[in-house]
Amino acid sequence: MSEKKSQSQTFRLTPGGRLRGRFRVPGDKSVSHRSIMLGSLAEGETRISGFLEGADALATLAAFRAMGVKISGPDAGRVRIEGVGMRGLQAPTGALDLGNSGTSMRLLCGLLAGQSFDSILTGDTSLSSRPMRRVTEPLATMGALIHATEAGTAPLLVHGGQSLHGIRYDMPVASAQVKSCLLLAGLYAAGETWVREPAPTRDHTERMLEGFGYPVLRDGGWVGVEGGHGLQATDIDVPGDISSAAFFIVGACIAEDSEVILEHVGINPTRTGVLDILSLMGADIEIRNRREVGGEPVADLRVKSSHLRGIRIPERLVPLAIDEFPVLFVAAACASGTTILTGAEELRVKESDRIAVMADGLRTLGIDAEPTPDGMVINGGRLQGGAVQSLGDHRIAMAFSMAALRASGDIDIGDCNNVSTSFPDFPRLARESGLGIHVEQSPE
Ligand SMILES: O=C(O)C1=C[C@@H](OP(=O)(O)O)[C@@H](O)[C@H](O)C1
Ligand SMILES: C=C(OP(=O)(O)O)C(=O)O
Repeated sequence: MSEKKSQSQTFRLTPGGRLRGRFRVPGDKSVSHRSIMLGSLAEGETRISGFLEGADALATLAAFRAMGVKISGPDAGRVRIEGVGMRGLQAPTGALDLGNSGTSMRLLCGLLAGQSFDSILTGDTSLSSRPMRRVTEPLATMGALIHATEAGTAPLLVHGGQSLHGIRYDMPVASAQVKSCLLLAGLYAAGETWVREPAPTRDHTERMLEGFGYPVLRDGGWVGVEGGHGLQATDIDVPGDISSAAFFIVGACIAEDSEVILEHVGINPTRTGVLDILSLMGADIEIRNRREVGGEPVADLRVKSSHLRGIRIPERLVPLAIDEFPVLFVAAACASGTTILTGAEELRVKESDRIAVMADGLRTLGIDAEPTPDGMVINGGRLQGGAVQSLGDHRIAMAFSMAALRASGDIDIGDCNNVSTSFPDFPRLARESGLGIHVEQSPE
């Protein structure tokens, strides 16, 4: 998707500043994807508010439109879906282009394995290099027929018309995408499909299935579904994305004289590792006005400047903060002492190799950052200016933007177009809250 754009964006940041303000970050990306998927398969009309109008969630929305689902919006975060029922999707006329979005591809792969028609899933260069065997292999044991490249990557050809049967699968990787993929395939499988994760991961699929009236089975560490039940349309209020809030949370921690209040942020306990890690580092974060909205816990977060200390990050928190490590590395660079991350090899197979790309950029900015196979060792220090690359990875672009708050010189960040996948409004919100950020367009 980003590759079709003829302009390449560079973020140019002036150093220093403080963060101030009270605002709401855009809707949760994981919840937005799932609201389109389950709303499309439900009986009746689903109304969504707070939907993330970012390219990733829009790719999921476009895929369901291409399969015959009538979806209106998004209009200021409002989407209406006329659900077609579990068997109502139609064969798309072309390939489903999922752009930069791993969540779309892995979840759809499971859902489409149970359909009566064939489909082809494609993506951009980054998505086409991400590992898909983690979903195609367990799906094959359920009876699915899926062709990938020899390297186990997209494009994926999903052959419909197979009869799926339930499995019990002990997942080798802690991945909500794998878990969700198998549960979605399980909706179409004979019998029960059970999965067990090596460590808890985000549980939005399970919560939302229950919100749509689909029974979810639990037994110790196992979670499962029985095929053949139906989904009833419901209204969904998507909370603010804690993964987007994380940039402002870290920004307010590291910048002097800062205070932000982030309203209506999703604080599902399977997503709040970033708050736990920052609190261990000494951050001043107050969780206010806790409430529950449509099956997901939500709160307002007040964050003030603080003196962060380096820590050894507990491995159990890694899956609960998996998308927040780029900005947590920036927090570690600004902390006193050493921060050690282990058990996070998954960071190497995200939109970029987030260990390598962040270590390179932090070193350019004068920080002693040592990448390891499954993490990083960062000695806090003084950030200087410099030109860093995001390699088309949205979270890296936004993480280095926040580093400018503590840098001694300008920071230029290349290849920032994909910030629009998860947080299209980031430059404006960042500028309004105090960051010296300018977006420069140049021909690719
Ligand atoms: O299920 C989801 O919505 C997601 C799961 C995570 O991926 P993995 O399951 O690959 O860890 C996360 O990194 C991604 O941004 C969204
Ligand atoms: C890893 C991410 O997303 P996805 O896997 O959906 O591309 C992310 O948003 O950080």
